[in-house]
Amino acid sequence: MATMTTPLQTFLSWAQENGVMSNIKVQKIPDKGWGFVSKGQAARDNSIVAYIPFHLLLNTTKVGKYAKEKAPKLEETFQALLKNGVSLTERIVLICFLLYERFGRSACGDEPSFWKPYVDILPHTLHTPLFYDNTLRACLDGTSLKSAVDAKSNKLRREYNTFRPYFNQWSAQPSTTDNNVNDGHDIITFDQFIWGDGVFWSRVLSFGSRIASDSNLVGIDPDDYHLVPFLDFANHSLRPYARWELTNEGVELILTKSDSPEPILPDTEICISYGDKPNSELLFIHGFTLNDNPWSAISFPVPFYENDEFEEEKFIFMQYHGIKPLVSLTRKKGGAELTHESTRAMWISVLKKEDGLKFTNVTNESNESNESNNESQPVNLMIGDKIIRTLDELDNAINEPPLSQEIERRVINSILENVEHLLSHLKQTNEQVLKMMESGKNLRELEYIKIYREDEYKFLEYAVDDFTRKRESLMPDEYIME
Ligand SMILES: C[S@@+](CC[C@H](N)C(=O)[O-])C[C@H]1O[C@@H](n2cnc3c(N)ncnc32)[C@H](O)[C@@H]1O
Repeated sequence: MATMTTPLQTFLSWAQENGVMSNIKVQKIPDKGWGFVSKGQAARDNSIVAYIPFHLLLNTTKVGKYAKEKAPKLEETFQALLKNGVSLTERIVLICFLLYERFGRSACGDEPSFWKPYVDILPHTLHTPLFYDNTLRACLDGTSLKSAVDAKSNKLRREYNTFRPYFNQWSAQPSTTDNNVNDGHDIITFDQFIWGDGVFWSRVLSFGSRIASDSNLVGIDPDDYHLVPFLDFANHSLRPYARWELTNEGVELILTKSDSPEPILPDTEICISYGDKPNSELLFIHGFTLNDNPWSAISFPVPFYENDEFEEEKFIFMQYHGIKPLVSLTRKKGGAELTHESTRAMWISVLKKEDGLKFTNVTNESNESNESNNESQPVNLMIGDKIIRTLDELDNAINEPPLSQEIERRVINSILENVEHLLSHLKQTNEQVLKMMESGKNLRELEYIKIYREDEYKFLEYAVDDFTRKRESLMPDEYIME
């Protein structure tokens, strides 16, 4: 009797024929999709359990070359986008590749490509909040993810509308400038577009910092983002047995050396760490959360004062210096702490006219010593008669007493006000959401959301306590006694 080959078997044969070596199994892991599992007993001794050669990795340079040589329709798309001034970022190139290979190729009537076994093994459905129905989305009410998901959804919708006419050229019908080709059907739907974005973010590896920090790595494409077939079966764990490493030949999966003499038993799942990611980020990008996740964080838009006359200039200044208009608090041993970038964002947000704050148009004279020598800096920030041209100058100016104490006081008050507000908003929605959750089906997504909500609640309580303490420590003693 003829046996059917599964997509996994086809993929594994393809990987092996193309130089992937491994001493590890790939199998379904409950609630995680595919994952790695140890074959036999294994020592935790820095041994290599899988190797993926460079020629199997996907990055912008590789996709660009592939499109030119083997995928004329994809190349046409890239050229048309460039001609019309649409920026081809690494992310967009890889998303276009995934969409073309999974959906566009057959719509064009083209033969399957070399990459088919890889694209076929990618998950067909994703479970991130972008794919939630209205009920599940409502379960995010009151959380900081709610606005992030709405904003991302709107951004993807705008992007999709830009790319849609180009995708609609992926057709066996002759090219036309009319958008209403293919009998009014889109070749790539919005859901498929967000699938491409979701697959990209949940599987991509960033090589940038590794290439920069390892002078032994030579002759590697300069691209940051890479899709690494086979290695991207690795799931995330807080206690990973393995890590990945770059070499001049490819990528290795290594069983991390441990002081523990205990070997890894057969059939143990071998995970890597995706980094110190809080549940909010795991849910946003990957659609899951972890019960015992020690990493907590919360982000909210920079809170400018109501009727701040300088709001626009502050925003422009921050943008110019690459400061995101977002405040991120993370859990650190001593309390809830602002990231360095967020501290600067907060300083700018609480600076007032009475501190000597002014914004001036950039003159030629001030441009000469601008840190990035970029003549387009639209505004200079001034404190008193000091022009702040660099972020180091900003640090120095703010850290000078007496301004430093006053700014610290305002930052603490503003953060406290915001975390209190976020906590009370989360409290208000909790009851209603919990009711909704009880009446909902026993979905895995609901379990993940519940874990995230509880996590965010605890972290906000912790941040409120911590910033209340910080505020009290800045108050004169008699005031606290009252
Ligand atoms: C790089 S892929 C790993 C391979 C993936 N499981 C698959 O089926 O192809 C990352 C995705 O795996 C899933 N995943 C990874 N770690 C997980 C975990 N600890 N719990 C649940 N799902 C996980 C998530 O869907 C995530 O977006």
